Amino acid sequence: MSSREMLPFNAAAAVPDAANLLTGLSALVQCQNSAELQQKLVGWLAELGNCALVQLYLLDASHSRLPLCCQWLDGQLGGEHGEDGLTAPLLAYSLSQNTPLQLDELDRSLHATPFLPASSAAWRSLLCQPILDRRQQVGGLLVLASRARGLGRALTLPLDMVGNIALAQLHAMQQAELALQAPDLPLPEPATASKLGSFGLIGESPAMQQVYRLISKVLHNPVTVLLGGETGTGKELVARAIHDYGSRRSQPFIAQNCSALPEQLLESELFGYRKGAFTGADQDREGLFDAANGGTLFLDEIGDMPLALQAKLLRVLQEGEVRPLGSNQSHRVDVRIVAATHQDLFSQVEQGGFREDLYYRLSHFPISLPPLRERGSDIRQLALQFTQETCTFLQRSHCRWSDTALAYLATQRFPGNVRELKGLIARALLLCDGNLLLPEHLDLPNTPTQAHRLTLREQLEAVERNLLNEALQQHNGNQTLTARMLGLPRRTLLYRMQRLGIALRSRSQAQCLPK
Ligand SMILES: Nc1ncnc2c1ncn2[C@@H]1O[C@H](COP(=O)(O)OP(=O)(O)OP(=O)(O)O)[C@@H](O)[C@H]1O
Repeated sequence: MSSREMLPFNAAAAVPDAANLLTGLSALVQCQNSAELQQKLVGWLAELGNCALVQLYLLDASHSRLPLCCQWLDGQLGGEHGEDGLTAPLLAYSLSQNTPLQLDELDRSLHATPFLPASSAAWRSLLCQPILDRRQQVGGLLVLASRARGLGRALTLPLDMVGNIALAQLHAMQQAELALQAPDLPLPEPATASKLGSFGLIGESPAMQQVYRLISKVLHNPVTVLLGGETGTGKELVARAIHDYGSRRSQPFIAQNCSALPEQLLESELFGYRKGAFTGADQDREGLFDAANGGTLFLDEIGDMPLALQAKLLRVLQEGEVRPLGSNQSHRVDVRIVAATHQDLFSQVEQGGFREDLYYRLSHFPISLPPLRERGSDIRQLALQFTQETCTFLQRSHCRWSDTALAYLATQRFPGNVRELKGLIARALLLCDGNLLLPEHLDLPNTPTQAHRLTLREQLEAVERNLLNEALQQHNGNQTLTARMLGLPRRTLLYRMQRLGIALRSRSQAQCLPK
């Protein structure tokens, strides 16, 4: 028996050669419109994969639905009904985790699922491939299914790459089609370097890439998220991004600072009250949990929440129920909690200031935001973007940065992080009469004046500090790996770090980031 006959699946037919791949891809890029491209893609993949079913799902603009856009089933095109793929747990999982799924030995009794069309012969193998857009965010899914076993084992096609290329082409076509439909509207600006970040956040340092990776894991599920990081590192911005880019986007986002109100006020604010619950409660009032129902409640400075309220919050997290003040009845709410703190919550637990059970309940998915001093070249990118924004806000002509001022900025430690940098730039622009920002416009201690520019050595040290910080970030603080990457003996790396004042990441900080 030949090796081909031994396979339950026709592997030979599923292995494309380079010429086949190129022919298929070039047919895609030559399509006249986005509908044609989608149809060509599913048909071509069905042929390459020798499989009966190929489906293309694309996230809608609000990221809250994953409609089926095109389907190839037994040689027929379809899929125009746009079923929402997010209602199928398997597809929702693959999308939210950005994880390809390969099921090569499905049960013989699988004739239909929420996404697999009814079939008299059972579906025996399945491939589900998330596809990324040009910002490397998940934009959709390709689903391939066969009535033979072993589709995934046999298909050597780089499905992810084909999907990504097709999606990039599709987005470009859709933009052009939109412009044709509304010729008076200007096309959206192409992303400039300073806007490239992800989820509306600025920064491309390895530390921020890790943050984006973690954000993408929680967009489409309601898991509770705990944001950590020093003041001004963007915790609230990340909370908003998780909401705005996730499936709750069309529902309310409500933010409450837990240190801003005295205990009783905070309690009635969060949980609401019934008429007569206390003096002055002359009518029923719903709380923020109700106001955020279906959406997201951002609890900032969670470490300052009084202990009695912590117990009530734990109940909401565990039971999904809220009981307003003065009421003896609870009602259900569906709220995703994103909490934030700049404090070390674990040591607060140890000191008895924070409930241990709540701590573990909240920290299922921690995201730690890096301080600006660990974000290397992000400082420059943030500075340029903030300058542009502030000039627009102040309605003044655009201002450039002198190299010295920009280099000097990179040497600062910014205890107030991004917020401090933003304020500093606003001040500098007010002080700058011309259109060139100089070091003297930066209101910083020891700002070099025209007479005292940064020496070459100081500038080189700033560059080296950024490089080392970025390399350490890439290796999660592991000095051996960092030294190896930089081609340095580890001792030299330690010496350079000491000289440049680079602190080692504490173990607890490193552990805060899930892998
Ligand atoms: N990555 C980023 N890109 C663009 N702007 C940012 C970024 N990070 C922070 N900012 C800006 O910095 C300022 C502070 O951010 P934010 O309020 O989210 O920080 P925070 O960590 O919640 O602060 P705090 O701990 O004091 O509550 C805001 O103006 C925010 O827009």
